[in-house]
Amino acid sequence: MILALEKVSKNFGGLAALSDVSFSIGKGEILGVIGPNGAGKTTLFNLITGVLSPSEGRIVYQDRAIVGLKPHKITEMGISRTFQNIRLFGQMTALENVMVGAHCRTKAGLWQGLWQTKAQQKEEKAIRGKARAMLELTGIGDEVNTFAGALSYGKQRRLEIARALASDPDLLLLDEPAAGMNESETEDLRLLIAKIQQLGKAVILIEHDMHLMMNVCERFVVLNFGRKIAEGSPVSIQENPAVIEAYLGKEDV
Ligand SMILES: Nc1ncnc2c1ncn2[C@@H]1O[C@H](COP(=O)(O)OP(=O)(O)OP(=O)(O)O)[C@@H](O)[C@H]1O
Repeated sequence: MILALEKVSKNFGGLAALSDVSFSIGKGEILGVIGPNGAGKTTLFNLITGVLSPSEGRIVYQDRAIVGLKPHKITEMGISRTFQNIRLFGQMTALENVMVGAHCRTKAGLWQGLWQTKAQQKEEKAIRGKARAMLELTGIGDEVNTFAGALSYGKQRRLEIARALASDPDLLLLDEPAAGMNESETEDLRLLIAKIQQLGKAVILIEHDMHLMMNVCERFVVLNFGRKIAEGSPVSIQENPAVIEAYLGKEDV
């Protein structure tokens, strides 16, 4: 097991965004988190990555309790993510965007790097190589010098994944990576996620595209109004009455 949530709750004032949620994910597993809008999916990612602290409960990553640790520390430990709304530096090249992602694992920060020693120059070169490799892996190796803001939407989503991979995570959290993608871009994304799994990384995927989800996820956790209402294989989830009911009348799914 790589990550476990134990009875995690998160309240925002009087609103229970998550209530008593427990589940775990194994090394190299692809877990889907689904649920109608407002079910608490993004809040879950914010809790795992340390952006928010749970009101109650424990989160254990690689046998260490991580609640209370700073987000950068959690990234260093091997968890990285992409965001529902693309967060790239539009005026920086694709390569530079990925290099920012890789810097969390190095001794010299990006800005300290302006005054470089020999050792830092060597480190910088290694990061550049790593960033190029991540662009190749995500299928945008020919866009090294393109400004992120000039890339197509599908390529920007790939670049976000490349940046998240640059910190060498063992667990990758993808928040609606197929949003806004056309059919062929979504198919490419499916292949990319499979490739990431082959590298031994675990992935938690939030996505509304059910066709994609049923094709890539080995197991699902279903949330509704902040509660876990089901967990299991793609087939068991599709046949689960509580899941069907949660989605009935939801036009966006
Ligand atoms: N920082 C916050 N302050 C107050 N309420 C919040 C905050 N973040 C989320 N919420 C609320 O918590 C609930 C869960 O939100 P969350 O974004 O986690 O849902 P979601 O399942 O990711 O939804 P979507 O599919 O629309 O992205 C919603 O009612 C939302 O309005």
